Order: sequence, then structure tokens, then C-alpha cells
Amino acid sequence: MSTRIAFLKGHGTENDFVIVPDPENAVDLPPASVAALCDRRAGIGGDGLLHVVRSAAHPEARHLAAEAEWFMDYRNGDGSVAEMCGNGVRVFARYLQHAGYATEGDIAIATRGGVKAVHIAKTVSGGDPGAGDITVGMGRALLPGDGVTVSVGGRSWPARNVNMGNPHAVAFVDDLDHAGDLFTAPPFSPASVYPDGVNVEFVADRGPRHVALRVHERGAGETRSCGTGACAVAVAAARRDGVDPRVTGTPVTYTVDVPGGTLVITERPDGEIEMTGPAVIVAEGVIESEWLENLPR
Ligand SMILES: N[C@@H](CCC[C@H](N)C(=O)O)C(=O)O
Repeated sequence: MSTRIAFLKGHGTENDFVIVPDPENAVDLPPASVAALCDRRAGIGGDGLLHVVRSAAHPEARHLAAEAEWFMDYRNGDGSVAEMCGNGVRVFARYLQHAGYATEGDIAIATRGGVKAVHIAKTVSGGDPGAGDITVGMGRALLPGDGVTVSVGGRSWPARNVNMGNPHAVAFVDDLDHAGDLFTAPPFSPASVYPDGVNVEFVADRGPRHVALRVHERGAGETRSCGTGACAVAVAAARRDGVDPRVTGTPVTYTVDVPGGTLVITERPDGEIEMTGPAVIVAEGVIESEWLENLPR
């Protein structure tokens, strides 16, 4: 018997997601189904998929159920699993608000990268509902010393290794066009630094504590934004600029322009990073379960 599977479509600074609400974890979503749903021609289309599950109903999140009712089971557009998605957490929170599971204020959301504290700001009457009004506590960045070299089209750059729960290589460039078309993942060496692959950010300066990035995401290709990437970039830029709030005791804020908008990243004296940006629900519908069930596996 076929069942009706609801979906929504949302984005955060144009990093877009298929959202599948599934509180009791009843929908089977093998990698091939996720890739088909995220396909922009034959499916719904998205950089990734947000599987919305009650923590208590998911084996990977059951132990977090007392801290966070909801688990973001995030998948990349190619069907692979990732530890964290910064834009995804904001869109996930917006979905919970949209569905009546959350209200303006604070909510905790479980992810594979731990429980994230999210604040949904009060909507200004008559204001843009997609405005940059969701703040996520993204945790601390790890900066293992081992950097890599990233190459594109005959040019190479040293890149900073930053872990935001998921891996990033941050390369500062004079011109974002030097990153090329980013149709394929930029080669890096040594390969041993990122055995599970990496998200690569190319960063150019725009002004004091203001940078712009382009990103090639692991499992998705070039995207219009990456929240964890923007955090990695802000921390790498701060260290390059000789700024470390853990030493000075003063928070530091970077504005990070992405092709799909702007994210504001603050690192506090305790090393905790906060990201603020928009999240928008754009559509909702029903997946043809017959199509989903009959996909080649
Ligand atoms: N777009 C995301 C990151 C999604 C996961 C990433 N592609 C990975 O494989 O680590 C974000 O906004 O952080």
C-alpha cells in the first residue's frame, strides 16, 4: 500500500534543502532515495535533505532526547551523511516553527555534531519573514595544525584546516574567480589530512572583518552558501588577522558574504561561535511514494 510522504522545500542564504518531516522515523531514506529527491531535474532539488525526526525515535539521537526533542538527520545531496549543516539547522528550526513544534525564542536541536542551541528572533510585524533572524550556537572550531594545499587551474594556495564538526579547508585568494567553475572538487594534498573528504572554501577580503566566500561542498558541489563553512572562514580570517577572542577576552564578529546572501559570525572569549542568518520555507507538497519506492537501488 502506498503512503503519502509530505515534504517541504526551504533555504538559508540559498543553501537549499528538501525537508522530510518524519517524527517517528518511519520513512526509509537510503542514499539513492535522498539523491533522487535532491536531483534538480528528476526530483525536487536541493543541496541536501533535512530528515526531521524525534530524537527518541532515532538510534543516533536517542541518548540526546532529554536535551533536544528533535534530531536533524542531515544528508548531503548525493545521499551521504554529514556531521553538521549550519544553514540546515536554521532551516530546520524554521520548519519546527512553521509546523507549530517551536515558537520564537530558544530551542535545542540535536545533530550528529552535538546539541545546538538555536534562537528564533521575534518576527517584526510587516517585516521580511526570511530575514536574518535565527542564531545558532555552532560550538567551538578546532584548528589542527596540519594544513593542506588546494589547487585550481594551475594555481595553488595553502589552506587552513578547520573542523566545525565537519571538515573544512579554507584558502585565501586574491579573486574569487580564481576558484574556477567548481564543477568538480578542488584537488588538495596531502590527501591523508581529510580521509573522509572535505568542504573547500575560497575566501577574498571585502573590508575590515568582512570577507566573501565561494564553497565546494563535500557531497553537494558548489553551493550558494555553507553555514559551517562561513564559521570556519571567520575563525581562519580572525587568526590570519592576529585576532583571538580567547586571548583578548573580547568577542569578534566577521561578516561573511556568500553567493546567496550574508551570514554574521561571532566568536566569543570562550571560543563558542554564533552564526546568525535567514531561513525560509518556500513550498510544501507530497512525494509520489510509488516513484520513491520504485527507484533503482
Ligand atoms: N551546507 C552545510 C554543510 C553541509 C555538510 C557538508 N556538505 C559536509 O559534507 O560536511 C552548512 O551550511 O554547513
